Amino acid sequence: MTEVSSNKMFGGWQKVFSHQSKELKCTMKFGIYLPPSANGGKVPVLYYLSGLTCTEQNFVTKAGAQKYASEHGIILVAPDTSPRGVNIEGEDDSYDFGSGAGFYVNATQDKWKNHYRMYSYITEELPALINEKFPTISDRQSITGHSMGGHGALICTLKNPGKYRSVSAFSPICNPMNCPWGEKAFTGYLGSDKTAWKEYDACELSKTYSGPQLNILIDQGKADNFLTQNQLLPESLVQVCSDKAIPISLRMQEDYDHSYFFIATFIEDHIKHHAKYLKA
Ligand SMILES: N[C@@H](CCC(=O)N[C@@H](CSC=O)C(=O)NCC(=O)O)C(=O)O
Repeated sequence: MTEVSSNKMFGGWQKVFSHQSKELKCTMKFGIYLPPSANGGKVPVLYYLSGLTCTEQNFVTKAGAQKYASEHGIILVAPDTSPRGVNIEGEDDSYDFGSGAGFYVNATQDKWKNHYRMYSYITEELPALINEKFPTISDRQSITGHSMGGHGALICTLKNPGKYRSVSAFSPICNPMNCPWGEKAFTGYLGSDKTAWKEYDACELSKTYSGPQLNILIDQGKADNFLTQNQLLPESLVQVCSDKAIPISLRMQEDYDHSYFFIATFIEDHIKHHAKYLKA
């Protein structure tokens, strides 16, 4: 693991590291914010998964989360969104597939399956590295994310009951099987058999979830162009959660769009939400 940058912020340190990933077979970067309390002992961790086109930098530089992580004594980890520089033909052709668009799945299709294993990277390899190298309380981790990363946060939680103490999301892709972004990504990474898609769809996973009680927090801007293009479908997840008695709070925010201005506005609420469970 190599330190790429280090900046003091709100009494703690915002750092970026690179490391060699076994799952993705390439060099990956992640951002990590270490609050002042991490100097004197072990603290909980909140993972943040970014959306399409992002690297670890978007959250680090635009969300304004560090102030609240400093106050609540939580480590923030922001990974990249796909393998990088793996030289697969076509990987840089579009913004919503390939580089910057790993969709947090383990690909099964020949062209992609050797490198595109973001699900295992996020749920296994990266937490193992973070817990080995930083002062974490390893059984106190939570997860959040935005858009494609909101989908990632939801599926990582629903597929691993008890692994994350809490989950939240900003404008998540809630039902990727039934939206254009998800259909394109799942066809490319998982093939055309839709049975395999269900393993990575938050609505489908909620139908069979039987782990510890979740209290899902979602913020969604009403002026989000991707909401009106039916890419996000939060109402489908609310319907399933209501059928299955899974507590979910979908807060529809007047005039807010899909941007990091929206995320920066509500990140304090999300960190407070996670702090409640991480510190219980
Ligand atoms: N380039 C695309 C849209 C790209 C975009 O809006 N990406 C979002 C996430 S969308 C879902 O995963 C994002 O977070 N962008 C980075 C940022 O800093 O805003 C287009 O033009 O339509």
